[in-house]
Amino acid sequence: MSLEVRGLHAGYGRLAVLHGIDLTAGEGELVAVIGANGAGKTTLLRALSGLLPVTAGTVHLAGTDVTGYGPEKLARTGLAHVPENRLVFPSLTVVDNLVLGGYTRRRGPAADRAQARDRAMALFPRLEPRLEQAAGTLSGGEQQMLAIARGLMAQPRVLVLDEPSVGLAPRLVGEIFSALGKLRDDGLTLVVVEQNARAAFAVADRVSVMDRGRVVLEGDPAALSTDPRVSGGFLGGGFAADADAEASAGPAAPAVPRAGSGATRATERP
Ligand SMILES: Nc1ncnc2c1ncn2[C@@H]1O[C@H](COP(=O)(O)OP(=O)(O)OP(=O)(O)O)[C@@H](O)[C@H]1O
Repeated sequence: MSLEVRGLHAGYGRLAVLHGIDLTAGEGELVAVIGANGAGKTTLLRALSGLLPVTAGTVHLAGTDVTGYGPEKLARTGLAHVPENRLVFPSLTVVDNLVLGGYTRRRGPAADRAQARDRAMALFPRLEPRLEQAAGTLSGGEQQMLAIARGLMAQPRVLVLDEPSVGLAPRLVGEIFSALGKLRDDGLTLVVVEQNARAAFAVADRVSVMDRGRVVLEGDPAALSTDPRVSGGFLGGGFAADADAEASAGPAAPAVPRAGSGATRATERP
């Protein structure tokens, strides 16, 4: 399912944060959204998933205008949101967290829910022996896997994720991103907000760079990763920060870039 955002404005009360965002994620594409702190990345995802009102502009899912839909209606239409800081229910077991993730599909066939759970377990096998464990006792990486697995229980066709790598060791970051790459290869459309530019660039089909509520650059990750405006400016030296983290914690597991994503072009927005 494709996602098309045109001229999107959103904010908090009288505070305007997004000033006309354009973003396209084709079906089965993984688009990374990067940018410095406060650029508006979380605000964008919250507006896309109906948690914040869109004050101007449009959002289309597979060609249908879904602007103004609330979170539940968007979830039923096929969009799931994995929020910042995971937000699993700590006192509930892993399996109960998963059941809650599937609540928008509770009227669907039980076989579909079982299949969604099996798929999530295949993607994150380390959750399977922990199904009866309280989610709050999982490691940070396992909680992130659970947050993604819970999102998948809604059987989405578009998944938007807010900083899935935050606070994780590089090896786990690689594991999470290679899982996202597999979901993309299975046809899911993904929009991933990420501070860890290195991890995002390794797996993304396209990258959008945000600055102060606008998309200021977009293009192919290969072209953008060597662009001095990305490494030095909008990200506040994001690549260098990743390199430091890696030096202290060992090399990241390799992420899986999409086969044949070869173009190298970046476009600057006015
Ligand atoms: N609930 C809120 N009420 C008022 N202002 C907010 C609220 N949440 C965020 N903002 C403001 O909106 C702007 C964009 O914040 P946002 O969290 O979207 O940025 P971000 O790019 O996700 O940053 P980070 O990388 O630090 O998470 C910031 O100036 C922030 O202070």
